[in-house]
Amino acid sequence: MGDDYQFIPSTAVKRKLVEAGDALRTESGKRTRNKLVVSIPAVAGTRSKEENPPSTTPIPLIFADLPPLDLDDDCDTDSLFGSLDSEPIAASSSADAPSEARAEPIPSIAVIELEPASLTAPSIPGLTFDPCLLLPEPLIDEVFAQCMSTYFTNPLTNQIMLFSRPDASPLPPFLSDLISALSGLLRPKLSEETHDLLFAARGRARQAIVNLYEPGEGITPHVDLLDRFGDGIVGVSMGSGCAMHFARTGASKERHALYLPARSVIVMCGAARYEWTHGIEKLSEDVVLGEDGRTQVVKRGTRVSVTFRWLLPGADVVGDQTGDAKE
Ligand SMILES: O=C(O)CCC(=O)C(=O)O
Ligand SMILES: [Fe+2]
Repeated sequence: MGDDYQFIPSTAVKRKLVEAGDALRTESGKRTRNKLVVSIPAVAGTRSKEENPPSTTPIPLIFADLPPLDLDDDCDTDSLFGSLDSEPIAASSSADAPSEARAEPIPSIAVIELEPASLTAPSIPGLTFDPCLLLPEPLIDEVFAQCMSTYFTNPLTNQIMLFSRPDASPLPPFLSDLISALSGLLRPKLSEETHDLLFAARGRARQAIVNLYEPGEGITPHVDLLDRFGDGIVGVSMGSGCAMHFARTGASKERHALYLPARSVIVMCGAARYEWTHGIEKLSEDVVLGEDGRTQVVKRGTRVSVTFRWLLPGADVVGDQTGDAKE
């Protein structure tokens, strides 16, 4: 891993990750997160210490006109799974039912050991999530397509960081449009103070981190770097859903798992940002607890996430223009 996160893995989480890795190695292998930094003028980016050599190819930014937004508040949680290849499995309330009763064998021990992911927000102060709050499909299709064709043509690259300053260097238009849509979508859901924390630039530099996950890939539980990023983090899932696991830092063993469907939005502020780790297990499917109390195995597809965070004052210049890694 590079130096972009503060990792606080608990023993339990580590154990499960090892098991998950073992269970899945033959299926999809393991891949480390490879980072590539795109420096927008005026804010230099630096590549983290990684195994793969720095890319010498400039990344072209493709700017596109977006279709008009269709901010539709309809919520049908069934449709979260409608287009996914999912298999119902034994209801959690009948855990002692014989395993032969299952339609198909559970593909991974690691899946069984993890708590099923809820469709609704766990009780974590500062975490905002609503499964009904989905970004418009045309916008997400466009942002997903732009990310894939602009940043992820090299199979070794699965993470991109972009930086912007309000007066000097904007994000690519498709990401600025995503921020505008997020601001509109979240306005009725957040207090004015929290909305301000997320969207009022006030001269701050912003980072957009774009992560690509193929089924079987994940991200180690972590708290986003305390000395680089401020409070107020907003993330968008595109292409596929996945379960995100949260664990309270410190002595508490409290854990929650939340299923993030494609087009959903998650906000982490305050305790959710500072006192809980978040991570994604390296699995090709997730066990999700439906509203009827039944669990379902939901296969993952290619997922791209975009996470927006503010750089702390002084953390907005993170390297020199040559792209050399900062030790
Ligand atoms: O992919 C995600 O949704 C999470 C990404 C993340 O936690 C990060 O980049 O810090
Ligand atoms: Fe993170």
